[in-house]
Amino acid sequence: MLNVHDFETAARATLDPVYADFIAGGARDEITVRANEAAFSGLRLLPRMLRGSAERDLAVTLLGDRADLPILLSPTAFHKLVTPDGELATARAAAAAGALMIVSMASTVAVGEIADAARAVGGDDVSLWFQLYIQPDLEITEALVRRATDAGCTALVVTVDSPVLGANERNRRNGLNDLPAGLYCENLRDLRDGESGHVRQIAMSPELSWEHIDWLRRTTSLPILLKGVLHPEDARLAVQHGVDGLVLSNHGGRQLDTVPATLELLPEMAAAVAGRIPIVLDGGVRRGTDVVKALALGASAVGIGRPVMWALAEGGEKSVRHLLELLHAELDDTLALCGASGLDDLTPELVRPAGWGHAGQGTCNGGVVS
Ligand SMILES: Cc1cc2nc3c(=O)[nH]c(=O)nc-3n(C[C@H](O)[C@H](O)[C@H](O)COP(=O)(O)O)c2cc1C
Ligand SMILES: O=C(O)C(=O)c1ccccc1
Repeated sequence: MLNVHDFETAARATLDPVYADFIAGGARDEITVRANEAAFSGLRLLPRMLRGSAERDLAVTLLGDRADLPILLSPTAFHKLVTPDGELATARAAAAAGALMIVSMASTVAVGEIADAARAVGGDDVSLWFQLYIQPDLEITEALVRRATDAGCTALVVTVDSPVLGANERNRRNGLNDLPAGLYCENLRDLRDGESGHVRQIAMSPELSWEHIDWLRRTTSLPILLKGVLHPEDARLAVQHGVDGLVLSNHGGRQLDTVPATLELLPEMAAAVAGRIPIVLDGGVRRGTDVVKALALGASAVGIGRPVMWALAEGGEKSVRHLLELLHAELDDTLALCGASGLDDLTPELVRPAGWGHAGQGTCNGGVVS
């Protein structure tokens, strides 16, 4: 295993094709799934020479939580689908690598147990964030927030791009409409009397509004990030509503198909928030060079979704740890090659659009995308 692609290939060889499709798939024609990765390929790095340092600092502090690398584990549901220990394996690997994990509300292990496993490896400094789908029944939402808070989670990541569940036609074709026997969304177990944590307890709510965000802001003192805001006007509204951070995400192309790649939106989103709150970008991050491009264009960190699922499927905890170590090393190597000593050295002038400088295109304008 040398890179993320190797984990994908290995996972495909071991996984039930129905679950491999669930992970890889996206909405409808999967135009946005492909766009996310293509956007990274469409940019070139233009490195600086003779100004690096012997050691590079990759640590990042986000909303008070420190991580050893600016690569977060984006929230992904159902880890027991691909490895017996499920999210316990993921959390242990993330803690060992000093990476920040965002626990999915739809985890197949309860968030409290995930937090215990992470702390057993990484001690009390380990930070976990909790991803939340606000439920129309606010008492249920409050109970979920309480479970995350009691587990010691230090931020809430509220996913707002899912007023309805994305239409994944691979899942429909494969007849995937339930979890296998014995797997449950453990965070939803017994929220009401006798409920088992069935996946259908999770309500996707088209009626959610900014008033729900205001309500959540009053309900919890944890920092709140919104995941899935794509319009710069919504980013401005998020700041006005007291939101503490954004996860610039199109859900890995799994919600509305044909929305832009997250990387394409980043410059406009960064301008809209103007440094007032941090932006974490996810979607299509597969290489250290991808991380550098996102940070150069204004992200404070990135998230990875599918790569973690592939590594889990390939070899569980040790493979997720290996994946994170590989990405850490790739990022360090990329910084060195760019002449950067740390993440603060990653600025927009390191990035050019592919095709820039082609004879006759007249695009040689000092690095401004034309
Ligand atoms: C299998 C799978 C499950 C996911 N589950 C969730 C989830 O429960 N909540 C959520 O907000 N996003 C979920 N996502 C979206 C990820 O958080 C993330 O936005 C996306 O995977 C990033 O793109 P990437 O897979 O290209 O890295 C899921 C994505 C995948 C692939
Ligand atoms: O969010 C997702 O992408 C996802 O796969 C999912 C599906 C149902 C419940 C929770 C997450």
